[in-house]
Amino acid sequence: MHNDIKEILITEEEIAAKCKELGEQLTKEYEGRFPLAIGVLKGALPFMSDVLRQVQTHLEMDFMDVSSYGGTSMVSSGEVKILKDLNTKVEGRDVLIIEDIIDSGNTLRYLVDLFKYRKANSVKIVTLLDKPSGRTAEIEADLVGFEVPDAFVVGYGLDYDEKYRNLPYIGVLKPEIYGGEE
Ligand SMILES: O=P(O)(O)OC[C@H]1O[C@H](OP(=O)(O)OP(=O)(O)O)[C@H](O)[C@@H]1O
Ligand code: HPA
Ligand SMILES: [Mg+2]
Repeated sequence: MHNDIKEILITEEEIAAKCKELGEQLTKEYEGRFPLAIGVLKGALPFMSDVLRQVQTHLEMDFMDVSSYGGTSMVSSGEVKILKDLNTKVEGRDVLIIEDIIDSGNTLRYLVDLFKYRKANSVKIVTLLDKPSGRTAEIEADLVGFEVPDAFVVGYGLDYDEKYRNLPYIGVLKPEIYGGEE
């Protein structure tokens, strides 16, 4: 375990098993269709890579880079900025948004509204993590890997100040790392 991590919440093995399970559900959902799978950079990268390799139907991949947490901030600014838009037209497509976490819900609320405005045929969300205690916007995922408690989690794509994205598990930081109290 990395020295800055207080506790592992979800192990590498648990994540792998969940990706297989979610991949099977997505295969059923999109059988015979050609969905547009949109990964939300940067956090969703490891999950997108692992879950989509478990999907047994054709799909197209594209990426959006949006951000609402700056630097060391652990609360959403509420303002979602597009840093990189899609290369693909959304109109008429079955869009599957792939996320690492829904916390306040601001990011996904913004993206779902954007893709509906761009006339997607359908918009669904698969997220590895759901933190319901953080929610301020009204949004739910169609598929959820794991529910996490009211703590700032890192690893497997999720960062604190751009670090820890490459950890293979989901963990909680030691409070001294972000200057918090025990
Ligand atoms: O539900 P919310 O409160 O909107 O939080 C969830 C979003 O915040 C994080 O991304 P961030 O904006 O930090 O960008 P990153 O993925 O590049 O770290 C995370 O990866 C989600 O996309
Ligand atoms: N950890 C890392 N990034 C995040 C989180 C979190 O708990 N919530 C929203 N973005
Ligand atoms: Mg982040």
